[in-house]
Amino acid sequence: MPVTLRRAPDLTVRGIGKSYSGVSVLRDVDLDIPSGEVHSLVGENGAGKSTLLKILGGAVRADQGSIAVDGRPVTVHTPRDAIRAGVGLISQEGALVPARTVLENVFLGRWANSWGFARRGSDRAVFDELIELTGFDVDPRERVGRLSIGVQQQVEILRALARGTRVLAMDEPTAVLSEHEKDNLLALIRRLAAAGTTVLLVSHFLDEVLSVSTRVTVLRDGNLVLTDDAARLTPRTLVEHMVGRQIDVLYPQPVPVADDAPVRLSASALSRGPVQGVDLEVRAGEILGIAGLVGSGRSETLRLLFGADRLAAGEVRIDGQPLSSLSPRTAMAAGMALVPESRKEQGLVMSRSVRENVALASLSARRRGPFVEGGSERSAVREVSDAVDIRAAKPDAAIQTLSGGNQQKALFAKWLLRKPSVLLIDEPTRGVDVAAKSQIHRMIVDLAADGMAVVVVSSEIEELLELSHRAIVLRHGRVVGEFPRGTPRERVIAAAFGDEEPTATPGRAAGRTGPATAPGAPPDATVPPSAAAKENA
Ligand SMILES: Nc1ncnc2c1ncn2[C@@H]1O[C@H](COP(=O)(O)OP(=O)(O)OP(=O)(O)O)[C@@H](O)[C@H]1O
Repeated sequence: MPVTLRRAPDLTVRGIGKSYSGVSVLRDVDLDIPSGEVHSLVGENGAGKSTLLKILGGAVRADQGSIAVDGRPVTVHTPRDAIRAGVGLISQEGALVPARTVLENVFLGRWANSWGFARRGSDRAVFDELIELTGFDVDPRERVGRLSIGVQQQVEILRALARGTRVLAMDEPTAVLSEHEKDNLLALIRRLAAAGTTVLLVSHFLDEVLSVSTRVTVLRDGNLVLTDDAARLTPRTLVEHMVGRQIDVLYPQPVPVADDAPVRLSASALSRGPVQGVDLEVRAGEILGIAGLVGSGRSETLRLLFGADRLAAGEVRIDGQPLSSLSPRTAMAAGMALVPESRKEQGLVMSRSVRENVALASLSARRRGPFVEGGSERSAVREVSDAVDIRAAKPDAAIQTLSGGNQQKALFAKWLLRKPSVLLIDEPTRGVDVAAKSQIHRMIVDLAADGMAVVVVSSEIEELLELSHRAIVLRHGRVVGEFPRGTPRERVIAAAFGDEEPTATPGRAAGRTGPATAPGAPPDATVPPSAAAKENA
C-alpha cells in the first residue's frame, strides 16, 4: 500500500546502484524521506545498508542513481560533498583522530557552513551549546584515543551537529552502547527529528527500530523489498521480509552445569586502571555474564584475564594453576581465547583475507617446522567459517570488503578454530543480524555444553541474562552483585547504577564477590534496594 508523505521530501534517492568487481550489492534503490522523519534501514548482514549510507555520506561512490536534498540535486562524490549538502554520516568505522582532543575533533577542518553552529562564537562556547542540546557528558580536553567507543560516537555526533548536518545517517549507533546510553541516544534522535533533522538509522535491534522510526525500509540482497510505516510492522514481519521466510529467534537455554564440574577459570583481586579487585570463578560448562555500564570495567576485566593488559595486582588461574607472567601468549598456551570488542583495532587484519584472518590465531598450533599445513588449515577454516555462517563472495576476499556483521563472525571463527577451553567474549553479537545472532547464541551454549568455560560481556542485558547461567555486575570496577539466569533485567540495571542491594544470590560467589568482602568497596555499594530501576527514572 502506498505511503502518503505529509511534507515535501527532504532527502530523495533515486535508482541507486552499486557493484564491486561485477558483483551487484545495491540495485535500483529509491527513498523519499520527509524532513524530520526517523527512517530506519534493516536487513541481514551484507544486505547493503552500510553501502547505501556510505554513498549518502560520500565515502563510497554510487554507480547509478541520484540524490536530492530539499528537492535540489546534489553530487556526492566525497565526504566533503556530503557535508556541504548537509548530510552527516556516523559510520561503523568511526572517523576521529585519536591523538587529538575532543574539542579539536569536533571542529576539525572547520567545515561549518551557513546553517552550522561553528561561526557563532568560540569553539568552546559552541561546544557547550552542543553539550546542552545533546545532554552528553564529554570532557572537551580529553584525547579521543582514550575514550570508550560509546563516548567516541558522541564526539562524532557533536561534530556532525557542529557542521550543520540536516540529514544524520547513523550506522548501527546503538551497537556500542549500554542499555541506558541506548535510551539516551534514542531520546536524542527523537529530539533532533522533532527539531527538523532527518535521521536515517541502520540497526539490527528491531524493537528499537520500531520504537523510534516513523517508517522502515527493508533491504534484502541489495534490493529494496519494503518501505512501510513502523506502526504497521512487528519484529516478526520485519524478519520475514529481511530473510524471506519465517524464522524463530528464541534464545537457547544453557545446559545446567554438572554439580561436580571443576573450576576452569578463577581470578582473585584483579586490579588495574578502572578494575579494582575483581574476583570471579567459572566452572567447566558454565557461562558467566558480566554486566555493567560502559566504563564500569567490563572489557578491561576480560583484557586482564587474558593478559592483554598487564595486571597491577591479582592472580588468574586455569584449572587451579596460577598463570605466571600473564600475557596473551601464556593465556593462549593455557587454553584461553579472547574475542575482543573492536574487530578493527584488536582482532582482524583488514587487508588480509577471511581465510588468513580466521587462521591467524591458530597458525603456530598448526605449524610443522616452517610449513603450514595448507590443506588441513583450509578445511578447518572452512568448517568453522561455515559454522558461524560467514558470507563472503570468496574465502580469499579481503576482510575489509565484508559487511560489518560478517567481519564480526570472522572474528568469532578465528578464536573458535583454536578450540579453547576458556572463551572470553566481548560483545559476541555486535553488528550481527537477528538470524546470525541466534546462530551465535546457539554456538555459545553448545560450546559450554561441551565443557568450555565461557565469560561473556554484553551491553544487551537481555542477551546476557538469557545466555548466562549467572551474571555478575560491575560498577566502578568492582563486583557489586551476582544474579542467576531469569533475574528481571530491571534488577540488574539497578545494580549497575548502584540502586540495588549488592548481591541477589546467596550462592557460591556471593560472599566473595559482594562489596562486603571486596577490598576497598565503595560506601554506596550497600545502599538499600530500590524498587525502581534508574533506567525508568
Ligand atoms: N569495498 C568492498 N569491496 C567488495 N565488496 C564490498 C565492499 N564493501 C562492501 N562490500 C560487499 O557489499 C555487500 C553489502 O555490504 P554492506 O556493508 O553494505 O552490508 P550491510 O547490510 O551494511 O551489512 P551489516 O549488517 O553486516 O553491516 C556485502 O556483500 C559486502 O561484502
